[in-house]
Amino acid sequence: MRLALIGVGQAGGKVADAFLEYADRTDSDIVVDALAVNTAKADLLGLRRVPVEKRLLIGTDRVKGHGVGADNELGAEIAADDSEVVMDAVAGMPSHEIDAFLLVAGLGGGTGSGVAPYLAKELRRRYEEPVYGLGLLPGKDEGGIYTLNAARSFQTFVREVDNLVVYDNDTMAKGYDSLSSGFARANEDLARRFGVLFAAGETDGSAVPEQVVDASEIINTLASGGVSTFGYASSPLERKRGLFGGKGRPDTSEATQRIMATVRQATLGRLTLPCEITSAERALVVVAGPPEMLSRGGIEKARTWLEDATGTMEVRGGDFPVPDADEVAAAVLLSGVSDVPRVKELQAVAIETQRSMREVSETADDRLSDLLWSGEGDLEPLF
Ligand SMILES: Nc1nc2c(ncn2[C@@H]2O[C@H](COP(=O)(O)OP(=O)(O)OP(=O)(O)O)[C@@H](O)[C@H]2O)c(=O)[nH]1
Repeated sequence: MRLALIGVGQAGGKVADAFLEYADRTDSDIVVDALAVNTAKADLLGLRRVPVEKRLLIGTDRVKGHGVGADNELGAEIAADDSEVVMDAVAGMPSHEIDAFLLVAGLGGGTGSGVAPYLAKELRRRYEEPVYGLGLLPGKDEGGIYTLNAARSFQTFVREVDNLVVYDNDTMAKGYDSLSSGFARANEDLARRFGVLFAAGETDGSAVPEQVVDASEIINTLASGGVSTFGYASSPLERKRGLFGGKGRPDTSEATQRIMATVRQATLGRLTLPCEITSAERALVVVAGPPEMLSRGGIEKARTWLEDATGTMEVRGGDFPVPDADEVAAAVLLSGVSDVPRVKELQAVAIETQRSMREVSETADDRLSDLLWSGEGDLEPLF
């Protein structure tokens, strides 16, 4: 699956950087072209991988390159005014090589959250290829305004894309020295997950997959629409390839067990957006690793297990041989999920925040009137 990647806002740009870094490191060609879009010049300057000429600063006449300060209504207005800048850059991409667009944005701020849904709408209007979103939910401790932004952006973004894959920053591993190193690890993790899934259909022929996952399998899985979540787990191989028990190939039952354990772990413990998995409409499982560890029976068994666990019959699956890999990895995409407590909670906090912001603003107006009222009569204004 070959992508046109568009990172919007600071988080979106950093995730795009992480995808490009992953693609370079693994010599994969999943990213055909990448853009970074922002209202803040400093954020664009801070990127490392997105080429300089692909970094687009928008809204300069409104915010002069300083960002929108978590005001996502302003972000959406700027997108409506300046979307042509982005669409011109997209028109310069090699569209015949692209299977889909992927728009990445943090939903808690102002730029990504306001601009990405608008760009999705424009891309869908102009192109036949599917337009997917990758939306990053703010952590619960980020505060009311970020939650309100995320809830409002989420409902618009879902409507404007063909499918919205969600990553909840609360699922991020804890215990890092700083938030930025936590984010850096989260972004690498995201790039690895998408890398395994999207690279699966792009093998160069040196190791032929037994059960191919091509772009159409991914597109058909995501065609459920709505919201998706993404599981990933890996199991390191202790012994070097070719030395499995001195037999050259591992026991197939060992390979099957390993595949099953990894797929279960990916599905039950490591989703980007925790949810009730029985609410998924469709699923896709890809198992990556050295060819001798990809037992056909194991992958079939994992697929059947996923059918039972999710209760859906639309489960696609396949393998992704990586001859030099020192681990077996499983990527599990659950598409069209509808029972997601985190989204309900986000909406409840957002409604409460909206109510209290309105109250505070009304009270503040009254207090200012009290302050300006002299008590003795009206003073003449200067002009
Ligand atoms: N996963 C991940 N999330 C991030 C990262 N940086 C920021 N975020 C999240 O993204 C949200 C939005 O932050 P930004 O991307 O900085 O905001 P922006 O879209 O640039 O908008 P403004 O700064 O308001 O102009 C935050 O609430 C964080 O939860 C990152 O590198 N990785």
